Amino acid sequence: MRNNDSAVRARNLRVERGGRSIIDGLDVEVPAGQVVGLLGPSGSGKTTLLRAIVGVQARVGGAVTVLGEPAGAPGLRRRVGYVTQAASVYTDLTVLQNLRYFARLAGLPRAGAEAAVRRAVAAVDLGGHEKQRVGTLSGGERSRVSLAAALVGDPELLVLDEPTVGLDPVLRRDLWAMFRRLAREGRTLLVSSHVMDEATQCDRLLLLRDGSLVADVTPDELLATTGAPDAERAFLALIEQQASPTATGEGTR
Ligand SMILES: Nc1ncnc2c1ncn2[C@@H]1O[C@H](COP(=O)(O)OP(=O)(O)OP(=O)(O)O)[C@@H](O)[C@H]1O
Repeated sequence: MRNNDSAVRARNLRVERGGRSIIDGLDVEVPAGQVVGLLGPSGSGKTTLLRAIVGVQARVGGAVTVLGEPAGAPGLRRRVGYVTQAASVYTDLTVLQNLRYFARLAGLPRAGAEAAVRRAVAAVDLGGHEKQRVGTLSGGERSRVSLAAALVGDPELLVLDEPTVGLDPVLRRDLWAMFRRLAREGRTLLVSSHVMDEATQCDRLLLLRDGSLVADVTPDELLATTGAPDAERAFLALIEQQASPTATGEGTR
């Protein structure tokens, strides 16, 4: 697909929530065909930014363009998959029933829907659980059903809000492998996390703090510019540098 294009471009993005300015003049770019990590501490505005990108956030100023259309445009409904932090699937339905329902919502014809559902089940490794009611699944399994529901329509852009929270290390590793595979197949993934060690799995990183972009770098650039041994300490170093640019000097810890 269009690897030189931006899947998402936000210009002078401003968001107010509860009468408070959460994001104030943010410029952000998500290159197409990459896995982009949106990292930042709790409350830094990650979910707010993702909501603005998928077009469900009220009181958004500035311009947000997604796959060439204004964020939230009806034409984007099938092209963008969004997985919220809380699993958004029906607990009284089975895995298959949920996914068939989301396949219908995505507008898949009945003939193609069943194959898409099977593919999504396999992608999130839920084989064997197809006929289980979602309410009886473990938390990690349930969040994977949410992910499968977003995958079933084969979206070009996947926006995932902390998809690995509460998952064990093996599942986290497997999910990141899947994200990488989806990007290799030409999709764009924007994945938020506050687990800094997941930064190394991304092609690019957007580091957010207090609604502002602290850095837009590759994982290698992040380590090289800070001289820090890992992403977590690199992020802290960047914040220190911003707080007192002359005190820490360049490329220090
Ligand atoms: N409805 C609301 N009214 C007022 N403030 C809100 C509202 N929703 C979010 N906020 C505030 O906006 C800020 C950013 O929240 P957001 O959920 O975007 O952060 P986050 O980086 O996703 O955090 P986390 O990692 O904890 O999910 C926080 O300070 C939060 O308290």
